[in-house]
Amino acid sequence: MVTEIAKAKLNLALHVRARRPDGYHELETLFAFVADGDVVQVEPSEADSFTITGPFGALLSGEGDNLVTRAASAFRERFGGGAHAITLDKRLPVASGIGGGSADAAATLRALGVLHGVAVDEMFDIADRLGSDVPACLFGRSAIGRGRGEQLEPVAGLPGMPVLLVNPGVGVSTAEVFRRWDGVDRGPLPVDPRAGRNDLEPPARAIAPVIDDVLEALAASQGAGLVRMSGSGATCFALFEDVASRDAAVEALAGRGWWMLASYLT
Ligand SMILES: C[C@](O)(CO)[C@H](O)COP(=O)(O)OP(=O)(O)OC[C@H]1O[C@@H](n2ccc(N)nc2=O)[C@H](O)[C@@H]1O
Ligand SMILES: Nc1ncnc2c1ncn2[C@@H]1O[C@H](COP(=O)(O)OP(=O)(O)OP(=O)(O)O)[C@@H](O)[C@H]1O
Repeated sequence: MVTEIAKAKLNLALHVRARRPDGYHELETLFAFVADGDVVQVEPSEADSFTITGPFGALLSGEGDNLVTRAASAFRERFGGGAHAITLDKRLPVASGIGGGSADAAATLRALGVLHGVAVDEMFDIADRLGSDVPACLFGRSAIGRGRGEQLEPVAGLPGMPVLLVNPGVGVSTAEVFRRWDGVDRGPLPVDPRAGRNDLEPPARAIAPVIDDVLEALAASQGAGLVRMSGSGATCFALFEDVASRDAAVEALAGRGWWMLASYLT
C-alpha cells in the first residue's frame, strides 16, 4: 500500500495575460504547496476499486467521473501495472481553487509510479492531459507556471511559512470564472509576489460576493502578510509571520461557518 498526500495548491499570484483561440488562458502564476491535503492510498488488487471517504467525500461519490480514476486509467494505458484498490480521503473542499482534484490526480500518479517503478519525470505528459494544474501538483514544489500553467520553472519557496486557508463554502466553477475575466492584460508576474495579483479575484467575487468578506477578515487578522484568493476561488489564504498569529486568526474566525485549514507551506 502506498500513501500519498495530495497537498493543497496555492496560487500566491495569478496573472491572466490572454485568452487563447483554444479557449484556455495564458497565465503567469506562482505555485506554492501546503503541507496538508487529501490522502490517496493505492494498492495492487485483483480488481479495480475506488472508495471515497472524508468530510467532502459525499459530494463526489455520486459523480461517475473522478480525476483519481482518470489518472489511474491514463497510467495503465501508458505503463500497464494491472488493477488497483484506490482510496481517496477527501479533506479539501471541492471546486475551491486549491486544486483538490488536480492534487488527487497527481498523488495517484505518484503512488502508481512508486508501485511500478515509474519516475515522476516520465508522467508529466499524462498529467498535462488530465488538467492544467496537474503538472504543477505532480511537481509538488514552488514553481512559476506559464502557458496554461503546465510550463514549470522551479523557484525557491517559503518552506515552513505558516498559512491559513479559508473557504466560505461556495463552490465556484473554474471555467465560469475564466469566462467572466474582462480580457484586460494587467501585466506580468513581478519578482515579489506581494506586488502581484490574482486576476481571477474580480470575476470570482462577482459570482461569490462572500469572497470579499473572507479577504477582509483575513486582512484584518493580526500578523497576516500576503492575503489573496487562490486560483479561481473561492478559497483565500493568508501567510503569517508566526504560528501564534495564525492560530489566533483561526480562533477569531471560528463561528462563521467557514472551512479553515491551518498549516504551513512546504
Ligand atoms: C485557475 C487555476 O487553478 C490556476 O492554477 C488553473 O488555471 C485551473 O486549472 P484546472 O482546474 O486544472 O483547469 P482545467 O481542468 O485544465 O480547465 C478547466 C477550465 O478552466 C478554464 N481554463 C483553465 C486553465 C487555463 N489556463 N485557462 C482556462 O481558461 C477552461 O475553461 C477549462 O475548461
Ligand atoms: N478527486 C476530485 N476532487 C475534487 N473534484 C473532482 C475530483 N475528481 C473530479 N472532480 C471534479 O472536478 C471539479 C473541480 O474540482 P477541484 O476541487 O479540482 O477544483 P478547484 O479546487 O477549483 O481546482 P483548481 O484550483 O485546479 O481550479 C469538481 O467540481 C468535480 O466535479
